[in-house]
Amino acid sequence: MQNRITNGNQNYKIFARVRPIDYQQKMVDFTNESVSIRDPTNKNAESKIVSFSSVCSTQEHAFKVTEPMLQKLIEGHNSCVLSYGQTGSGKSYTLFGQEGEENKPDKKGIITRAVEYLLSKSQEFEEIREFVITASMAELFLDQVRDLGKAYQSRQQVNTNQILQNYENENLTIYENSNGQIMIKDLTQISISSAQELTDMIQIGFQLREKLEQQSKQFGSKCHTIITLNLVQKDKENGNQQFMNAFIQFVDLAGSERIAKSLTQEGQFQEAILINQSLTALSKCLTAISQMNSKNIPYRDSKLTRILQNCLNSQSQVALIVHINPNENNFEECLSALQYAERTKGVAAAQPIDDNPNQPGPFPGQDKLIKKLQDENTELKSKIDFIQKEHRTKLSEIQNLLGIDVDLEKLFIHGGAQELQKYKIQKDAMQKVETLQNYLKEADQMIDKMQKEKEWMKKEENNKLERLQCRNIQLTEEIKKLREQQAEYKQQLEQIEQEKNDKVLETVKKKLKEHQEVIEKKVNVIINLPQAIQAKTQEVHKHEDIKRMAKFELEKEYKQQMDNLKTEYSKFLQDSTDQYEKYLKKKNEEIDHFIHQFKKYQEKKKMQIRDMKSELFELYDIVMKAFRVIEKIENGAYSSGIRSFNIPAMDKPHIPTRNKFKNLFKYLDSKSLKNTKEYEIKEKINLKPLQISQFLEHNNIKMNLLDMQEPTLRQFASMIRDELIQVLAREKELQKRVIQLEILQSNNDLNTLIKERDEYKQLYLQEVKKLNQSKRIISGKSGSHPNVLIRPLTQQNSRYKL
Ligand SMILES: Nc1ncnc2c1ncn2[C@@H]1O[C@H](COP(=O)(O)OP(=O)(O)OP(=O)(O)O)[C@@H](O)[C@H]1O
Repeated sequence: MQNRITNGNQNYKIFARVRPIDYQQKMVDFTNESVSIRDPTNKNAESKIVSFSSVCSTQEHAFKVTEPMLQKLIEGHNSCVLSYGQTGSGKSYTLFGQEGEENKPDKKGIITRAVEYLLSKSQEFEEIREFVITASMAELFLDQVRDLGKAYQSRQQVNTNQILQNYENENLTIYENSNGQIMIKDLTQISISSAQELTDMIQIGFQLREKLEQQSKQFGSKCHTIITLNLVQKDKENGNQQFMNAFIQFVDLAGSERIAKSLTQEGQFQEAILINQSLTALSKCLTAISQMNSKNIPYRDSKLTRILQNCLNSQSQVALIVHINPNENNFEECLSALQYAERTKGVAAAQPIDDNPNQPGPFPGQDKLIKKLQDENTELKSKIDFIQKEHRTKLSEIQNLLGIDVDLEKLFIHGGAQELQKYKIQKDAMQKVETLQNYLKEADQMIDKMQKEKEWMKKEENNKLERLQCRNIQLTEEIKKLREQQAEYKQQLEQIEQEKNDKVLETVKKKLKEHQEVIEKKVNVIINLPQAIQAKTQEVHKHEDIKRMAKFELEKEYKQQMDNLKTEYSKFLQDSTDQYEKYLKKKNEEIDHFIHQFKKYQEKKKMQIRDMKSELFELYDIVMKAFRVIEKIENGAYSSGIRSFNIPAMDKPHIPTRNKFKNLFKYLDSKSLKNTKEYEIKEKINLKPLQISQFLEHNNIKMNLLDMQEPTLRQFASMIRDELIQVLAREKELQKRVIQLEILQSNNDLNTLIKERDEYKQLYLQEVKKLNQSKRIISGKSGSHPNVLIRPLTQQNSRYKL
């Protein structure tokens, strides 16, 4: 069955929107212009089909259907878009867009798009008109009108608590202005120049609402939100004069669910009733509009219709968008929403056109509806019983609380509220008296305590005062002393200053006098200055002449002197060179002579050493022979085997050993027989061994050993031994001296000579240097002499290189 709706008013249009859900449902179906619904619990149930101006599928579509209203707004007609449906059906989504994505092209709501449209039109008409757009945001909650736009205006304010408090207690007045327009007093108007500004205003308004909702448990969420866009147009061609003013109201209506369903939460009963009332009032107004019955539009039935009065008339553009949430649990709400749409289209006046017009009796489904209504009534009755029961329990609680034995119910019923109030006041007063008495007691205790404290403090203060007085006396004396000292110092200072001033004055006077004298002198000088200058000029000329002459003379003399000096130096140089040459020659000769002498001396010494060595060998030979003689004497070799005497070991000479006479043996070993001289000596020794008699002869010892007595022989042996020791000592000394001489000859003497020669050379070089310097000075000054330098001797034909 389909209800054909007759609607005589073309300005009022009804649209539908079915919210998509994420599962396949069979309850609601829709086309571009109709929505059909069928009871999901009854397989045999028939579908109810309701036709609309359009069934909106997207946000863009929803805006498009309302766009002509904006065109009308520009033409000066008020408009109104009403978003109707149960909670969660998509009312806010259609108007404001998806929360958090309000500016996304596919999620943007009608309001944002409307502002964008108006702003684009503003640009279009820019040359001839000025568009002034303002916006306001109000809400109607429990018949309280509150300003949500204010939150945007005071968004910078820090004290959010204050804002919340003001908002909670707010209830703006609705009044009619002189133009017959219905206004909300003091409602904040925000100037809009971009879509973002409006989005921000709405968001901040909702945030404020959410905060209050969280804070106050009694604060419900069901309210009507009214966004008004006011457009003022000014004629640029006519002195920017305002020529048109119209507005469009977007109303996000509170959820339209049944009262019974609203009672799930405590305290929302009143809220639900008021919403229901306002929605019913709205439907009545809309019905009247659709029937073009302008005279009997019941605006005053609710605050909502009163606020919308300016738009709810036959001339204004009105759009009702009915939202359906096709969740199968929502059958009744969906049906109710569709019926609401039908009602507002003047269903009462329209005749339901049945598919079979001749069918008599009630319309199909009537019985079922009656049954449902009865069920609802039963449900409501039980709810009322429950509420009444709760009410009674509450009364008895109050009775207990007040402590009075009064039948409160009766009191309420029979207008005993005043008496109850009296009891309450009495009880309060009693409690207050009790509290005050307690306070009084506490206050007395406090006073006692304070008095004690006061006395103690008084005592303390007296002590302090005494101490302070003593200190005061001390300080006064100190101050007195200090003042005296100060006076003394002052006097001294004055004296010093006086002296200083006198001195300064004297110095100044003296200086002044000096300066005056100087000035006088200077003045005289200045007066005589021209003559003085003339005299000085003459003098200067004279001096210059003299100077010129002197210079000439001096130059001449200098030249002469220089020439003389040069000749002298050249001569001196030549002499010095000759002298040094001679000197050096002499020294060279001396050196040659010395070397010659030294070589001779060396030869001589070598000969001596050689002789001494051969003598030493011979001595050694003698010693050896003497030793052997002693041995033979002891062995009796000279007395035909008869041993005449035995010489004690300590008296006997010892044979020179290698250990004791290291040098001697070393020398003997090192000399080979190839050395002719030594060979000869060896030969001599070997070939002609010295006999003891020869030895004695050689040493001028004249004696006959054979005739000698033993003591004499002993004495003789001892003598030989001593002699031998002395000879060895002499030999050692001689060796030493030879070594010394060799060192001296080879090092010292020659070194001394070289040193001497170096010193002379050094001296000579210094002299040459000096001479060269003088020559350079002479040649430099005269400027005409060639730069001849005397070369040092080293570079001349010297025999010795430096
Ligand atoms: N046509 C749609 N397309 C996509 N999502 C939608 C549509 N309609 C509603 N919704 C989604 O459903 C959720 C509820 O929508 P919305 O808040 O607009 O409902 P409502 O009727 O305004 O409820 P309330 O009365 O509580 O404000 C939102 O999160 C929204 O994203």
